[in-house]
Amino acid sequence: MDTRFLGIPELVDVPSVAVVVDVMRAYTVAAWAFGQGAEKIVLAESLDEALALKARHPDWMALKDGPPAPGFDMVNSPGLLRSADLGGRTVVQKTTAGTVGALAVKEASLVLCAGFVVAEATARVLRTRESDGVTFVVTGEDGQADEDLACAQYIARRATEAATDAAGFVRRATESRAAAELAQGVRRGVHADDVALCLEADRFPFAMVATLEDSLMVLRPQVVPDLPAHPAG
Ligand SMILES: O=C(O)[C@H](CS(=O)(=O)O)OP(=O)(O)O
Ligand SMILES: [Mg+2]
Repeated sequence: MDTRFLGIPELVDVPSVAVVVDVMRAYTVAAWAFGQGAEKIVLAESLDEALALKARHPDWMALKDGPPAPGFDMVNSPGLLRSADLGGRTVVQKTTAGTVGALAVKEASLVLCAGFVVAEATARVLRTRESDGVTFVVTGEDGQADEDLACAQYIARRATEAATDAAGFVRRATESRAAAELAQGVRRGVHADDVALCLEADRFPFAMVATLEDSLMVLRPQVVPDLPAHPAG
């Protein structure tokens, strides 16, 4: 499998298969939203678009990163989101890096969005598909965010070597600038458990696939057969 690891500004062509990685925190949050029963997540281009979608669909839940803001129901925090009942709901998500990365590759034939919590399921989709070339979009810090790069490298390795251990990759994410900023309160809209929740490998037994639906980029879970669900906790 040919792999390349690119930051968002480096995306100049349309990849065939793209894995968009945002560990802290967009795609950990998205996975928790599905874990809490959400049906789908619409990835918004802007805060204004998120609010316009919410105005058109008052039953949708609008979510942004940073501090809480008028018109939004939730912030981009797995620790805060894990107690929400999202059964059957549509979530609209807009964040600084994660959602931007997926929208940058929306023309790709397959777009997977990932963090450690769905790493094995994502690797299994790549294995099953026997993709020749995979572009990993390292969304944080213009491709330099080590939590995203470590997770991307873990998924890439696991797609070809199923026995690859997560520990060394998770350790790099633990030591990343994003982890420190979340722990130190530099970033807003944070729960004390966020970093730990972002580092939990294979918490969920599904991959997350984004497709264009009526010109909106929509993320849905794709359950991977024979992947045991993590014990509830
Ligand atoms: O919510 C996040 O962790 C970040 C934004 S910030 O750095 O906290 O302001 O967004 P993401 O797109 O999930 O990396
Ligand atoms: Mg991030």
